[in-house]
Amino acid sequence: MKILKFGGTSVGSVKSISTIIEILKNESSSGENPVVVLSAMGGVTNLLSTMANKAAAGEDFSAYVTELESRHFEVIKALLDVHQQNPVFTRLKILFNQLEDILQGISSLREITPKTYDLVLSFGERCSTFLVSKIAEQSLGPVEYVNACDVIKTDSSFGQAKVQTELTDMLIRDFYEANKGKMLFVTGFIASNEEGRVTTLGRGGSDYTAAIFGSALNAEEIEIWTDVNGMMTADPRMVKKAFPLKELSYIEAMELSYFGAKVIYPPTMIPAFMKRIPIVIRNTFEPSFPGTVISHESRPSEHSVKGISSINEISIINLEGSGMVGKAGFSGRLFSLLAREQINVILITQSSSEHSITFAVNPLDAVKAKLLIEQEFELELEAKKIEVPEIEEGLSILAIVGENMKKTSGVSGTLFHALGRNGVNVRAIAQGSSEYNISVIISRVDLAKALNAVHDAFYTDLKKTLNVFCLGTGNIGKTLFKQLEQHRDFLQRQNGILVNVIGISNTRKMVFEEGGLALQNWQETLDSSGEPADLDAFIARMREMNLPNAVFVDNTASQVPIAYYEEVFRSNISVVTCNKIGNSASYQQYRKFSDLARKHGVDFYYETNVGAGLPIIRTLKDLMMSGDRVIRIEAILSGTISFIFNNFKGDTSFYDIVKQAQEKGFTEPDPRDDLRGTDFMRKMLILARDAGYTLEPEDVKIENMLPQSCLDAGSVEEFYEQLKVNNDYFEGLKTEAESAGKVLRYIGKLENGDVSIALEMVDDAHPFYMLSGSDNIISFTTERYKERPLVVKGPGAGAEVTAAGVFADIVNVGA
Ligand SMILES: NC(=O)c1ccc[n+]([C@@H]2O[C@H](COP(=O)([O-])OP(=O)(O)OC[C@H]3O[C@@H](n4cnc5c(N)ncnc54)[C@H](O)[C@@H]3O)[C@@H](O)[C@H]2O)c1
Ligand SMILES: N[C@@H](CCO)C(=O)O
Ligand code: NA
Repeated sequence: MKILKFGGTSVGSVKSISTIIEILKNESSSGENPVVVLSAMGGVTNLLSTMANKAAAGEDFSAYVTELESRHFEVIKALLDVHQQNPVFTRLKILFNQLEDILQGISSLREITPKTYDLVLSFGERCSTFLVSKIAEQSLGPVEYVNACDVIKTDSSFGQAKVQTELTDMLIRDFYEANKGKMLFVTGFIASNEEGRVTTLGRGGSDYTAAIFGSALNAEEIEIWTDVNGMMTADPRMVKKAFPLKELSYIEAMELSYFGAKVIYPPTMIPAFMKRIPIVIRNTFEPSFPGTVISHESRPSEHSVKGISSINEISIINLEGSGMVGKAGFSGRLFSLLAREQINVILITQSSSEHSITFAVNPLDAVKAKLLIEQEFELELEAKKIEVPEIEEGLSILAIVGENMKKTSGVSGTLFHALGRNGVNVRAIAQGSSEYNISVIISRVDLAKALNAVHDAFYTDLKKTLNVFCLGTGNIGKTLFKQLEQHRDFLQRQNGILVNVIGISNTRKMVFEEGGLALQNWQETLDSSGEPADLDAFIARMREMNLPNAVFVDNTASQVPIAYYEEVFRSNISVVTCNKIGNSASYQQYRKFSDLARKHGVDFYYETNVGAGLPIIRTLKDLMMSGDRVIRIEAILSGTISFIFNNFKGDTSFYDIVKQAQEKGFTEPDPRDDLRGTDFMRKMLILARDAGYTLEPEDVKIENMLPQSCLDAGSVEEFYEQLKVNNDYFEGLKTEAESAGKVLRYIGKLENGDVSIALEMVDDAHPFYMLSGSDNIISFTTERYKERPLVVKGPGAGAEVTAAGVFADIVNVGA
């Protein structure tokens, strides 16, 4: 036999009550009748409480009584056959009249005792249970309404009465035997004392009723029907990826609901726990969902950490001083004091030097606790054996919970790595020696970020969410958005990676969406709801959002964002950039970026700084990391100039070719950067630095391939004009090369720490002779690749290949 308990939301409306009847039909058709325990209709207990308080204050409560009546009458009208309605109306009306009389009494006395208060509250369960039993009778056969006051006996601690277990068990069993064949509908939450006065069972009272009945009748299972799909891995309001757990042990359920996750209140489940009766959390609003099974033992599961629980607001109190060292009984005095004064201590840590004790309490208790300590330890304080206790506010607790944690190494490593990588400072740590729970105290502002980061770290089958902030919506930026949008589903399905673009800015506007911007219409969103761009504000917003796995992407060609990189790293945010300016300015800055990224445990990826998406930086870093040494690098790294020389043939003028390169998206936003060699210089410099050389921009020797007037051009238009003016010069170069059976190549070299770039004419014996399109080519001669160099070759400019490189860098963050 099963116990089915339905909470307030399940008994909240006509629709939900109809669902309950369906659930019961299913249940009784598949075997024995269940015992049904019901709460008051959703909100009714609060309503009753308000009425009682109004009455005690001598205020008018009639409107509330009317509301109470109409909520129940509405259900009668909707769910009972017409000829069944009258007797139920009458019975409820009698109850409401009784209630009104009691409230009148309270009103005349201007006083409410705990005893009367319990009596008033009892009307909620009595009405709902009677009503639902009558509705069930229509389609489910014989039923019996059970006022639990007749069978659950308690002491007289009104509000939180203590059950007399033996007597209660006997009464329940007798009642059950006498009513075999009927479906029992039991009022949750209420009971009575020896004199038959109504008492209530306190917090989670209806769950308690279910557990008491389950235990007395040795039920095979207790189902707690509520409005969620079970116990979740974390607070779903803060962790979008939280999911319902299939199975939990009692201990895990206790640990998880101690903090947060209030689906059930586990202390009420102890009677079931003692009898090893499984408890199943089910969702009335999604009855086909299997829910969470809470059972005696923890079964092996793929996750050693079952859930992550949290308390949003706590304060800690620090007690320090030499007077505590080696003093037996000090902590005894401290914690007895707090217990005596009913201050609940949530967590305790003590250093092994015994020099300090830290404990966490509800913020409402903090000041009181401090005062109590100051009184109790007055002498020690005076003698300076301890310091004045310090309160720290604005903190939260995050705890990972799981019985199997103790059998698994690396759990705390994973926890602290996830926190550290995301810049979450841990203020205190506690782990019970039972190892069911590791708790950390962190700043309140970091809680959501920490919960998400830790959730990602432990539920690796969900992999990671990257929260991306993008600067630049030009050629590369917009192509990146297109690619992210196109591959979104695939990336999630195949790799479990979700890339959420949270913020976008260009020079005009910026826009944010904490849940992730829809990329199919980012342009409209930016135009219609964007605010004026402000890079200071953009960075500040990114930091304030404090999201886990945050990535700052620089797709601009501007100097301006570079100045923010350091602050970004310091905020534990990774940087992905195709902007070469940062890495190719001073050596000191280049170093600083890498050092800061390392120091703050985040990534700094800039593959597209050299050869767009071609794996050049990665290849070089792998060579260096595995102990190889670069002897020589020879490379063509300007996609634009490569394209120009590969296509500067026949009648096409030099001017036309440069225009084409720009139209195809190969050039920098300012094509002079390419043709003057600046872009190439930056790439050679970055390579040389990654190869271990301490070089400054002026150390790169550049041989110009342009006549002086082109170099001097003050604007892009003037520059193009000068290309036309100097047409003969370029034609001359071309003819000279062609007549010698050669091609023009702008080639960079790194050898013995010297970097140079020069225009060369090469014949078909040269490895760089055969190139086409915007091809880049790089040949690494190293200690290990000495006889024949390692060569990377392919398109090294263009929006698609560059955005793809940025894309790859982004998804590698945190890998
Ligand atoms: N084209 C290629 O093949 C290629 C290859 C590798 C790297 N890159 C690099 O890609 C970067 C972008 O090139 P692009 O062609 O897309 O440039 P673009 O001129 O088309 O776009 C630049 C974008 O950056 C924005 N921007 C500039 N300054 C800004 C600021 N301070 N704050 C916010 N936004 C700002 C602009 O509004 C614009 O949206 C450059 O650094 C370039 O070197 C390009
Ligand atoms: N303008 C650059 C883009 C690639 O970095 C080039 O032409 O190579
Ligand atoms: Na590259």
